[in-house]
Amino acid sequence: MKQYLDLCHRIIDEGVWVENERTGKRCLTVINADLMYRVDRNEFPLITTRKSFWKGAIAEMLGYLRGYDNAADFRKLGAKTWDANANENSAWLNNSHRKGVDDMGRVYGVQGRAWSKPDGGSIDQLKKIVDNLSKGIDDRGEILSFYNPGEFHMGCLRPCMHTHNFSLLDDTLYLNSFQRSCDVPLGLNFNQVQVFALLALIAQITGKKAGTAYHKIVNAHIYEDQLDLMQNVQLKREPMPSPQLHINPDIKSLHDIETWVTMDDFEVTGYEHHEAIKYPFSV
Ligand SMILES: Nc1nc(=O)c2c([nH]1)NC[C@@H]1CN(c3ccc(C(=O)N[C@@H](CCC(=O)O)C(=O)O)cc3)CN21
Ligand SMILES: O=c1ccn([C@H]2C[C@H](O)[C@@H](COP(=O)(O)O)O2)c(=O)[nH]1
Repeated sequence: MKQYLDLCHRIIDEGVWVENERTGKRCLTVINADLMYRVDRNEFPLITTRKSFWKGAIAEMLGYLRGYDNAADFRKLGAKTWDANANENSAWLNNSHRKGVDDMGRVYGVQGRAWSKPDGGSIDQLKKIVDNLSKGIDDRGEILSFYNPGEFHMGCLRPCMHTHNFSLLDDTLYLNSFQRSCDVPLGLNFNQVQVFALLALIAQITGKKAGTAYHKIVNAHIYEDQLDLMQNVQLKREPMPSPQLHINPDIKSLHDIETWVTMDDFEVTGYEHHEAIKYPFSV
């Protein structure tokens, strides 16, 4: 929690105002933040200075792991986060690649599970990683990348958290996750949970111990219409101890994740928090 609060204070103290063309809003911005999460100690990085809807964050991650490309599938899992980007952004609504209501296009999980090869067919990056790690192999290229500039025009948004790089040292699994752009009041609350849960889940299905997850953010910002709530409400509150995440131990394979896992298979204990804050969301 301290590293999250330090980042919020740093943006307010040192941030530079940047005009954002896509949303038409100004963002108070800093460059580079390095966060880390002790998955081995189960210090679940849930924000305590407001109520965090962590289920939506894990549901979104599950949707990525399944390769979903449709906001309706995300909703069925419990994440409403793609509704606006799939259905309310005028550039995407007018894009000829959009297949209809709720289509997100070739974003995130589509790239992770079905990256198109120029010579035909597709690559399942996640399956290769899980297969290797399960056999104790780390080829120093256990990389799940959603960042495919050749297909940006076929999706509603470029991925923000775009690359997850796994590493094995003996039987301990590590994760480095890279994020190019972060809406700190809204997105980070989700992204911290996702990095933590991704390492915990992949360690579990590959039979490894979870180690540390490292989360690198490049452009960290607060939108102009969020600043007052952050500065005068959320940052005035005292943080509370971190809760713990529990994952159903029956989840043992990628096939399990693809077929029957739901949000009922995740539980958080010891979550004390201040009341919710409704931050404005920019499409
Ligand atoms: N401007 C912007 N910020 C983001 O964080 C963001 C995007 N766009 N577009 C793509 C995804 C969607 N994400 C989202 C979208 C909505 C919430 C949100 O509304 N969260 C609320 C409540 C969520 C709930 O009830 O489940 C919150 O208070 O955290 C969070 C992340 C993260 N990403
Ligand atoms: O996982 C996510 C997804 C998105 N965001 C935020 C970061 C930005 O505020 C917007 C994306 O806008 P770009 O113009 O494409 O950078 O969404 C996030 O924080 N986390």
